[in-house]
Amino acid sequence: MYKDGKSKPMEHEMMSFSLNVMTKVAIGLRLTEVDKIIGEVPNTDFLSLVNKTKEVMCTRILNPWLLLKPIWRLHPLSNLTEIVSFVGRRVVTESFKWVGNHADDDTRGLQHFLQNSGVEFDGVYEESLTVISAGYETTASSLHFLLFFLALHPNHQEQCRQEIDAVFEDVDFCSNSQSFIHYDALTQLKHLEMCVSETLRLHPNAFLLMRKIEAELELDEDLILPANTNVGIFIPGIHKNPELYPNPEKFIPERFLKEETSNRHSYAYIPFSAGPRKCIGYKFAIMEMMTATAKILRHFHISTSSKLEEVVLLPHITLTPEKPMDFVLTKRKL
Ligand code: HEM
Repeated sequence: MYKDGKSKPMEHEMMSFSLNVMTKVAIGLRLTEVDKIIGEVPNTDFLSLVNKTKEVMCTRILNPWLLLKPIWRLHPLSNLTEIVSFVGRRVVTESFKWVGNHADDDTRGLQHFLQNSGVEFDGVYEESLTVISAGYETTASSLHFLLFFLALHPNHQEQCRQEIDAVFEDVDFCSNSQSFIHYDALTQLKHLEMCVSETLRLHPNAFLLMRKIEAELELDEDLILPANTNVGIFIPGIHKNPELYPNPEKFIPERFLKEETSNRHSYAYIPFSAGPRKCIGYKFAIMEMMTATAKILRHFHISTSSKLEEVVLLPHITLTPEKPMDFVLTKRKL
């Protein structure tokens, strides 16, 4: 994966790590097992297929005439929709059998619970793909940026590392000092959790929430939105409001100390949305990011030659860097 002290992008590793977590959670299978199932489809692996699906969605959103089926059929990417549906159905069908043959707690995904609750195949298929698509790239991109901010701010990286070392060296938290990390241990990583929050403030990758308002909404004396208006809520506009966050472009994790958050409106921070449609996976995503970062910082120092001001973000459904950032990982002596 890496050469000690050599500069390297880590986007691919973050993507495959996060997709592996999501396939395991949703259908009980690791990415390598999913790839084995779809092995018969030429030149296809699940990660590329999922990424291609995003390309299809972006192409159609940015060129709305492609939403018309007769025109879309002429587009070179159009056959991908059928491939995705074929592969997705095949993977879920096979995972039913696979999990049936390996039915211990460790191999159970969401699909297993839906199946046992009597949900039909189509329902299981849809829910599994929803969870994979909602949870995979959002978390991968957030983790990518968390590592980037920690690489840009060695002081915060070191503060996180001190907490992480304390946890890894405590037998109550880690059964084996190098790898397994207990759930309770994550609650000790206070600075790391604040770094996660600050990353999601600066880089809320699911950046636009769409709603249709049911009733008239008065924003100002002369600004009234009629009922049924479609509204886009641009999250960076809130997260970078200097009245809420002084020096909004600066990475300051201490903004998330309890005494600071209790003075802010609860909707001043909404990387996972809010209300009844708030992300169902938000706690899971935070735990996943903290676990991965704890393991990386335990074994490596990370730095970067990329500059924040040079990172160009494209609004490709989620905020996506035009080019991945470079990282240098240097092995620690433990
Ligand atoms: C850092 C990572 C994540 C971010 C930033 C994020 C963000 C969001 C946001 C903003 C929404 C609300 C969309 C809206 O209100 O219109 C949402 C919904 C959702 N998220 Fe997440 N999410 C993340 C990770 C996850 C994970 C790990 C899972 C699954 C375990 C997940 C599953 C979902 C689902 C199922 C929905 C609901 C979709 C729907 O209502 O149709 N998310 N997420």
